[in-house]
Amino acid sequence: METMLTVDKLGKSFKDKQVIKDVTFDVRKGEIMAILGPNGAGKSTTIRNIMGILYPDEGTISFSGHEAIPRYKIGYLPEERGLYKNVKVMDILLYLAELKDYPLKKARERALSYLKKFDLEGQENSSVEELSKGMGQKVQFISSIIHEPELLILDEPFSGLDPVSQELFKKEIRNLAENGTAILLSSHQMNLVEEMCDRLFMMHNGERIIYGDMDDVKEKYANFKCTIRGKNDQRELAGLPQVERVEQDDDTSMLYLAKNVHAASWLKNLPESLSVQELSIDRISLHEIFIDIATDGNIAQKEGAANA
Ligand SMILES: Nc1ncnc2c1ncn2[C@@H]1O[C@H](COP(=O)(O)OP(=O)(O)OP(=O)(O)O)[C@@H](O)[C@H]1O
Repeated sequence: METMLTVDKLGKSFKDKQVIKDVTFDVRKGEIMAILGPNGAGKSTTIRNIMGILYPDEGTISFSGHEAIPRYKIGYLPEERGLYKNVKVMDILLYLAELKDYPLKKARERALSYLKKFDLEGQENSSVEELSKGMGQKVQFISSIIHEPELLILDEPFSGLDPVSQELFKKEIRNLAENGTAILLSSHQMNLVEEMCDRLFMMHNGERIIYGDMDDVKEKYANFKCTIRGKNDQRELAGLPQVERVEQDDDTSMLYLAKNVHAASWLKNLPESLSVQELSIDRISLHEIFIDIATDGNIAQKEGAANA
């Protein structure tokens, strides 16, 4: 896959505090790449450097191999929401398209089609201040893609959206990627990230913790978890081989298994005395990996945790 954006050894300090260090990743045509990390990890600082809002102290950023980044080929939905309040929806979309040198006739057609797609048909003459927060966010999303960007950077696109709007955004983001847009997405909604993204870059305290394919990352860092419904004694479950931790909620027990457990052999060796109404075995979710990292757990020690 063709590389659209390359971030290489990026470093940035504010006064004498280094907030990002040696940040290296790329975003490829047609993929959804996640940039993740706890609050204060350095995601927005990284994005602001890519957008040229901040200048890096170290490292380089290049677009299709060139260091001069063509802003008109990039779409950006910033974390801070806000459009000019007393301007009509269509005027603002056309104004932003014009800033990117995009043909106005085409921009108008795209605006109308996207307003329809996002259930905002007929709102083109409403002023932004008349819109609800979610409606405003849809307009801001449209403004980030009106000019058909080749690289789209979305900072928390789902925050504040109702489930129906969330689905609309998800569908459109997928659709854009399928049509070749390179997408860099920052979100704290791990279930959506897990569902949508092809690769991820997870950072903590300004540095890389995990970088790789979603499936590889899950295989490498996500241990198995066995969920059993049935009346069982927690201490007995905790004493089973290769069980690291047991959580119980009424009749449901979650057994967190050690790394490299062979699931089929482990299941075969369960005692016959166990009460089992239902049993499932899955890998822990990205959400659980994230919490482990954010709380300085030990799933991904920095050394050896990185690969693209
Ligand atoms: N303009 C600034 N001046 C000084 N420090 C800053 C500035 N901007 C960010 N920082 C610091 O840089 C660190 C990273 O912040 P950043 O906003 O990049 O984190 P983030 O991962 O986007 O967090 P969040 O998930 O909360 O949005 C934080 O410690 C923050 O206090």
